[in-house]
Amino acid sequence: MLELKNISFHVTEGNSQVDIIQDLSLTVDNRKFVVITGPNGSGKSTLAKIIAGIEQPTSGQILLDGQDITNKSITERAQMGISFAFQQPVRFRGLQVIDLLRLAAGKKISHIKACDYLSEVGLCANDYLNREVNSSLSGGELKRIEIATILARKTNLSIFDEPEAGIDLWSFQNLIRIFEKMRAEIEESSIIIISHQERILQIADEIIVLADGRVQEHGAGKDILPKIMDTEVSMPMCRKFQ
Ligand SMILES: Nc1ncnc2c1ncn2[C@@H]1O[C@H](COP(=O)(O)OP(=O)(O)OP(=O)(O)O)[C@@H](O)[C@H]1O
Repeated sequence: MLELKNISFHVTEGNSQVDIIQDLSLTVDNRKFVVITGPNGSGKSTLAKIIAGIEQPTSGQILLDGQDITNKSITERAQMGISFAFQQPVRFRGLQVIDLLRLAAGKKISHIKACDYLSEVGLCANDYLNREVNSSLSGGELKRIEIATILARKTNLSIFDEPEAGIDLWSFQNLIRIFEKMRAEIEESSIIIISHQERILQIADEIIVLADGRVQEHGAGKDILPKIMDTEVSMPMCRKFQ
């Protein structure tokens, strides 16, 4: 279970303080597929980075399964089973896709197993296993490879920041299938996805709506989704792939 207690995140611009996350508290139970949505600039990515340890909150406390992880580094959190997929995935020059999958799995997985992960995300494994994770990969390919690494890791808490960003329609439909499968196979872990996409919001157990760095709504997906569709929160992107 993930607990955020009174989390605030401020930055200083010139002489003034900008409040990005404001006294935010929430709980994500195990076995939950939670989607965080909200208008652009509402603080979603910042919150995801705070959970993953990429940003340090100005104040507040983060607990994972009762353990205070507020001051744990990204690496320590990763070792505790938190994984994070960036909105803009990172490239690793000199590393091949197979190396990245083995690093993620934490063991020497076979070619066949690595192929399975790539096939899951709709990539033809033979074409990609030995490709370098560099700028020759398109944004969409990189995104799918990053999702494959999260499948390989089997983490306790997986966080995806706008997984739909920059991928084409075919990949998007594939992505929905992956998330539906993850949802169906969820065991003691939890999944947090930042998304504006109606198809992703539809499979959420819970939806959290952020506005101005605060939780505006948090409840069962079936209760929140009807409230936010066709409002400012659901955003134009929501129907982009329909
Ligand atoms: N380090 C920083 N310094 C200054 N401003 C920041 C910093 N990090 C985030 N912001 C600002 O905080 C606000 C929230 O940013 P964030 O990326 O968390 O929003 P978001 O809800 O994920 O937006 P989007 O839907 O556009 O991805 C934005 O106005 C952003 O410009």
